[in-house]
Amino acid sequence: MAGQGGEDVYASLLLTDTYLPGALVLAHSLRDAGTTKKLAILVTLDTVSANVVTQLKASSLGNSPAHLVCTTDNSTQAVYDYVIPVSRIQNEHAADLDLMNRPDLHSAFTKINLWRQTQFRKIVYVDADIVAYRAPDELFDLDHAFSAAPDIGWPDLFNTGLMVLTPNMGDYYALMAMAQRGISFDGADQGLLNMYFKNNFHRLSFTYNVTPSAHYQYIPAYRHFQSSISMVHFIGPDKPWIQGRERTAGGSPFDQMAGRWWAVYDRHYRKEAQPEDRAPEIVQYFVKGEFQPTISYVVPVGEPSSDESSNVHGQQYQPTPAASHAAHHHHRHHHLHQQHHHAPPEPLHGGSSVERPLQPEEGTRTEAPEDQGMDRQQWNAQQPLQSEQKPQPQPQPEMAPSWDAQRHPPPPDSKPEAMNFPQTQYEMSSDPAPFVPPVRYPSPPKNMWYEVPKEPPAHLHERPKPIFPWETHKPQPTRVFPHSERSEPAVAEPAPASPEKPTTSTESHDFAASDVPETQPVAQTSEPQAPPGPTSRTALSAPSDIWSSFPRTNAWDTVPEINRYVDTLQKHRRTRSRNLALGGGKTSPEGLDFGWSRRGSKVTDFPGEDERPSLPVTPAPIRRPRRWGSGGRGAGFGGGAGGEEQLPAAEGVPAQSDWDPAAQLQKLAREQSEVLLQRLGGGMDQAEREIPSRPLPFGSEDVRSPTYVAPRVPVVSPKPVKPHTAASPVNKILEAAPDIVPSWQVATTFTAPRDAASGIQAPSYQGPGPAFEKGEDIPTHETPALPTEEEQDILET
Ligand SMILES: O=c1ccn([C@@H]2O[C@H](COP(=O)(O)OP(=O)(O)O[C@H]3O[C@H](CO)[C@@H](O)[C@H](O)[C@H]3O)[C@@H](O)[C@H]2O)c(=O)[nH]1
Ligand SMILES: [Mn+2]
Repeated sequence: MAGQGGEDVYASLLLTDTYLPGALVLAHSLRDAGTTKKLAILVTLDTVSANVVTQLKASSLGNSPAHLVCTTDNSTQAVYDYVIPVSRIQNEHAADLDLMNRPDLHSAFTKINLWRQTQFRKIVYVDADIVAYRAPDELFDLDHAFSAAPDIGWPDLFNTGLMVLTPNMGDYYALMAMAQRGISFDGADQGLLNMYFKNNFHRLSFTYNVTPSAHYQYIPAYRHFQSSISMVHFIGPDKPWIQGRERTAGGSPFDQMAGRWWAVYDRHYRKEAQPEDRAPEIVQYFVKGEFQPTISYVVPVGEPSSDESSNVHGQQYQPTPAASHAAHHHHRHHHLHQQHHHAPPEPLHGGSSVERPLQPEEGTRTEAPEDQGMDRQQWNAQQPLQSEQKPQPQPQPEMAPSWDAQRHPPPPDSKPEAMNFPQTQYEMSSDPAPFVPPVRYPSPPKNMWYEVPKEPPAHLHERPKPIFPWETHKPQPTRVFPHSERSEPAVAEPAPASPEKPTTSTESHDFAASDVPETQPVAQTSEPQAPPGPTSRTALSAPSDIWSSFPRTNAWDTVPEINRYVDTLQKHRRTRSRNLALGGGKTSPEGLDFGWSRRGSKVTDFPGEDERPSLPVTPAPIRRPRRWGSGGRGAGFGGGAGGEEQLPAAEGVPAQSDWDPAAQLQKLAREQSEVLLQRLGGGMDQAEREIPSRPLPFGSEDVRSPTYVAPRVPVVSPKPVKPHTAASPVNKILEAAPDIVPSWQVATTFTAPRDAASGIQAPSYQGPGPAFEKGEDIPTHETPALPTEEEQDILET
């Protein structure tokens, strides 16, 4: 079956004239790439005109640059070595072609004819819309009976644009049987051949059949494998010769590959590149934008054309009906060869009268077959392919002096566009004098700044006009902030006691004030609801009364039973922990645990100073037992704004003004030293018990509550157990700049470990601090952490 002794050929297929440029470019690309194999092309003679066939056989010498023509005998060489007429195999059940929008592929089954070309040993079939970057002659060495490359639309399938096959009649008949039944999932050869071979094919690399598309996604892969591409296949209806040269303008992979096609085309068929009469117009005729007839096709109507076949270079090309329709298909709606669509044939790039010399005469033999009640085959049979066909040229119109680029190709004698570009030539300076810079360059402008407007623009002050209903019917706010000039009747929010957030009050005030509209119709009706409290009504008048309006107790704080219980509990706890601290020199974790697990029921309940494992980072609220009646439970938030008398509700909380950090530190220092001295059992002499006064670490002096007014008290620092020399560099820095140490470090100073060697219990560096205030769990088993670098610096002073 397989022609064992036969030749190897590349074979292509031409079903219509319109693929002529593709078929020619393919052949040239293979030859230019230096293939050693012969080239064959299957042609359906009923649908391919003789002139086109002639082109396939034409000498490639005439239209190839001499150095590229691979001739062995120095004579002419045909573009295709073998032009093999085959019968067209149509799919009669080709509804699926419409799914692909390719009704023109109704005769793609004709490819089956390849398997009956048993005169060849092996065929590398190549679609006419493929251009070879290199000649893949190695494909002929494959042992497999059938090989093909994956299809980009469904890579499990193979694409039938490139196939390596061994001709044999067995496959041929089997395929024909399927074709006659229309067995093909796409209505064309690819569906049929994939159904026939299923998985019994040798899968070739994609590089043998790269199918670019305008929407190509995988550009990195293209870049990576670009250099290994053997052949590029322009699948789909947009062939390079149908899209035109401008399609290569972009830089996309598709454009680049189309550019390769055009390079081969230009090398062999571009008019400007060829000697006179050597660029066959018939090829240009099927290439968009290339057809520029140089002669008039003035043939009297009805008069038979003379000797067409000899005129192979196409001056008198008359397309076959099929070709004309093919052209029409490509230009219009892909309805080539459709039995029910036979508009008068039109040149490929119709629309211009210049391009219409070949329009057949109306009412003659080129009439659509259905008009005469014929089917296509009958009609084709009646149409002699070459003889009696009349060129139907029309007189070529005079070229208008001004060229309408939208309708006509450029005038034949026009020059390339860039000929008219202005030319500027620059020359190197020949002046030998060295460059001398000017004595001075102009000063930069001095008025280059932005003048910040003194007044912010007026519109920033104005409230925007209300738009939404909830803006005009806004309920009266129930809370305003104390310093509001508008003194809206509302319940005040307590000023923040924490010195860490001194600006909160002002910020909120601004926001709240601006948020209260001037006139508030709804507000009249809805009286602000003050929360229950002993003096809440007094808040309505003056900001000074604000504090008294806010309830500062918990509901259960007034239940005497609870208070009593908590008091006894805490008394017990205090004595216990004091005993532990002083007696054992060790803080029992159990003891702490005991005390802490029974924190009072008040939110503001803090452990006593004895109970605290160490000082919190922020100054602990001062215990002022008995002064407020229910002391002993420590303090919560210090009220700031209103003075002592205005805070009756916040029991146990001292006014901020009472909190003088300096004084407290001094007191603390004293207490600490006393404790120390006690612990040391009078190990130091009396002189050392005098705590010398020295300045506070910088930064700590001025830090106090925003409302603090008390006079400054000189601070006595704790007696260091291990005195340092005053020459410490850190000390010097501190003296020089006494206000850079943040306040919290004051506490750190006093909680620093003394001397590890002395075996004294070192207070922790990290008191519960904010965790206390938030009511979070505080670790009770404390391991004194090592001082940080910063702390170390201060400790060393
Ligand atoms: O009017 C036509 C149409 C097709 N052909 C020939 O038939 C081949 C297949 O048609 P083509 O337009 O190249 O099809 P593709 O766009 O490549 O579409 C895919 O689908 C086709 C039908 O299944 C397969 O034949 C192709 O290999 C496959 O790539 C062409 O290369 C030509 O050789 C013509 O000569 N004239
Ligand atoms: Mn193709």
